Amino acid sequence: MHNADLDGHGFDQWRDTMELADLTHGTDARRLTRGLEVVFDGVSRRFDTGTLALDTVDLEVRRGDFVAVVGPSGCGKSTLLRMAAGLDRPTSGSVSTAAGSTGFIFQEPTLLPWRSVRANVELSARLRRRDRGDRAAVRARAAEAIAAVGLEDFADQLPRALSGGMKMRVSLARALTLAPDLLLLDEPFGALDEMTRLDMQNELQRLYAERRFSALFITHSVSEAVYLADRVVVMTARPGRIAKIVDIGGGAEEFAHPRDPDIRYDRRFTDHVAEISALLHGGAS
Ligand SMILES: Nc1ncnc2c1ncn2[C@@H]1O[C@H](COP(=O)(O)OP(=O)(O)OP(=O)(O)O)[C@@H](O)[C@H]1O
Repeated sequence: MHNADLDGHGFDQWRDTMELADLTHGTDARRLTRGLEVVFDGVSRRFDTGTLALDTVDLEVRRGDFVAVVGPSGCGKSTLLRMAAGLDRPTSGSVSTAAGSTGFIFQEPTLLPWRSVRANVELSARLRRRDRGDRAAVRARAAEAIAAVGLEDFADQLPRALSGGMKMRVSLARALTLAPDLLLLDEPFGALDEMTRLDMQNELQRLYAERRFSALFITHSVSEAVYLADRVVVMTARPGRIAKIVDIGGGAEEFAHPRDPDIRYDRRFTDHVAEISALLHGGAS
């Protein structure tokens, strides 16, 4: 590992991503009711600086659920996600997860610039405990993940030859090699242009419909949250509390996954967007 070479390439995030492959939450799993993936129970987090980031958050993510979190900047969304990954701990309350494997996707794809797409993805595949030391299994798993995100033709390219959207696809592929029960996404599409962002939403939608991992997805885009999620958690300004959890689609068939991109023009969709925007902005959307 050339750690020094990673300066400026989001080493901390990269390391977190890699360390996650090694997390197991088996002991927590026994404490969870069947069908639950992550439970935040009265979670508060105060940092050493005195900042109270989260205040008494109760949230259940059911297995196979797609939950989006929206809220003002600094309300503790990333802190919540880091706790779900076991990368941070509450000052009071508890976080339990049943997930055997967890993938974490950040806004920055944090690819190793000197490694090809394939080598980046294989690096992650290698960290999967079950396949450790089995080169053929690692190769096959990486190739499958690269194909799943449509990057077969770019497998031998270096990251610098890829567009922003393609780099994000690599990041997704890397997480998929872990066969995650739980996918944690921290504003993954925030840095992409609008067209690419819509593309990536569809890509994620398709992968979710196929693989049915549980997802906890942070975004600043209300329409992105409504398009992707079964439930949208709306948070207050810091200290972050849950203002409301909005059920999307009310069980209507059109809201089953994968959703048609045109669902965005459906009245129920626009009503959800209006309601959530009003909650966030404390008035008209
Ligand atoms: N390690 C830390 N030490 C001290 N304060 C922290 C630390 N991490 C986060 N905070 C503070 O906790 C609060 C919540 O941060 P967090 O990153 O979770 O918010 P966020 O909702 O994800 O923000 P954004 O939407 O801007 O990304 C912020 O005020 C932040 O400054």
